[in-house]
Order: sequence, then structure tokens, then C-alpha cells
Amino acid sequence: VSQDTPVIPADKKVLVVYYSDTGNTKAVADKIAKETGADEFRLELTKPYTEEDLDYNDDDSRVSREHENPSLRHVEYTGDVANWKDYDIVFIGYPIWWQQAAWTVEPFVKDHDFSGKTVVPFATSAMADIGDSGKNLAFLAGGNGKWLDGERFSGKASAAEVREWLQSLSF
Ligand SMILES: Cc1cc2nc3c(=O)[nH]c(=O)nc-3n(C[C@H](O)[C@H](O)[C@H](O)COP(=O)(O)O)c2cc1C
Repeated sequence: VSQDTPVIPADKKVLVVYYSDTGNTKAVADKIAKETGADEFRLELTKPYTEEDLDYNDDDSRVSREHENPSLRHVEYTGDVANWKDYDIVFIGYPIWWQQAAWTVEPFVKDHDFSGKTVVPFATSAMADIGDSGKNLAFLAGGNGKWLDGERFSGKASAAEVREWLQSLSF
């Protein structure tokens, strides 16, 4: 497919929402936004995870304890998407944590009405596939919205790889 083939119908308004600690998901989100002309919203937390917090090799780190005990998760994001209702297509991106979407995206998914929108999950991981992470978020969204099968990328995914994926989607 030619590089000039538009990946999104011209009349659709596109948003990329993502969460990223170490920049991998951000790198893919930026490529999606560039290819599609989307607006971006980065989920930032009131209590961000430090490098130490994210040490999953340490059973006592914040992320390990919260993984073990979901009641310890107190995730609050700052700000919000302006004009949410205007978007037709929403990409939602996250790192894979323990084979699932980082739980840091869950409050955003619960808080927003995806009715009438096409939703496209994407993830980055060290090696895990996207698995059922997108389906689980669709469930959290109360089944609202048309959730496409998602895609997993490495943090080093090229623009060409991202473009090829985008061109394979039907909105
Ligand atoms: C708490 C935690 C759990 C993770 N669990 C997995 C996993 O189960 N499988 C995997 O392939 N990668 C796992 N990773 C690696 C991340 O998915 C990967 O580094 C991701 O690209 C990070 O995205 P970010 O740079 O946008 O934060 C984990 C990373 C963290 C911090």
C-alpha cells in the first residue's frame, strides 16, 4: 500500500489516549498520531510511578504490591480530554503489565462513554502479546463502543510497521 494512502476516512476525528512510564507506548502513540492526524492525550497520574515503584523484580515495590492486592491501587489521572464526544475513533495505548493492560488506564476507561466510537487498543511489551487485554477493557467500558482487535508493538516499532498496521484496520 502506498505511503500516501490515507489510513483514516477524512471525515473521522481521531484521538490517541495512552499511558506510558518509560516512553515505549508514547513512541508508538506518537507514530499513530502522526499517521492519522490524531489529537493525543497522555494519561498522567496524581501519584506517578517512580522507577523504583515499577521494579517488578522486587516483591515489595509499589507495582508488585498493587499487582498482588488490587485494593491498594489508587490511580487518579489529571486533566481530561477536551471535547470527548467529538471523537469518532479512539486509540487507547498502554504497557503490558503481567499479561494485561497496565491498570493505570482503567479509571479513564470507566469514566468515559465509548458509545458510537470505534476503539482501537494497542500495547507495548517486552515480549507478551496483547492477549485479552483489549477485550477486558471493552468489558470495563460496559460493552460500549466498537472495540477492534488490538495490536502489540515493541517500543522500537518503526513508523512503517505502525502505518502498515493502521492500513490493515477497517473503521
Ligand atoms: C510492572 C511491569 C510489568 C510488566 N509485565 C510484562 C509482561 O507481563 N510481559 C511483557 O512482555 N512485558 C512486561 N513488562 C514490560 C513492559 O510491558 C514494557 O517495558 C513496556 O513497553 C513499557 O511501556 P512504557 O515504556 O510505555 O511504560 C512489564 C513492565 C512493568 C513495569
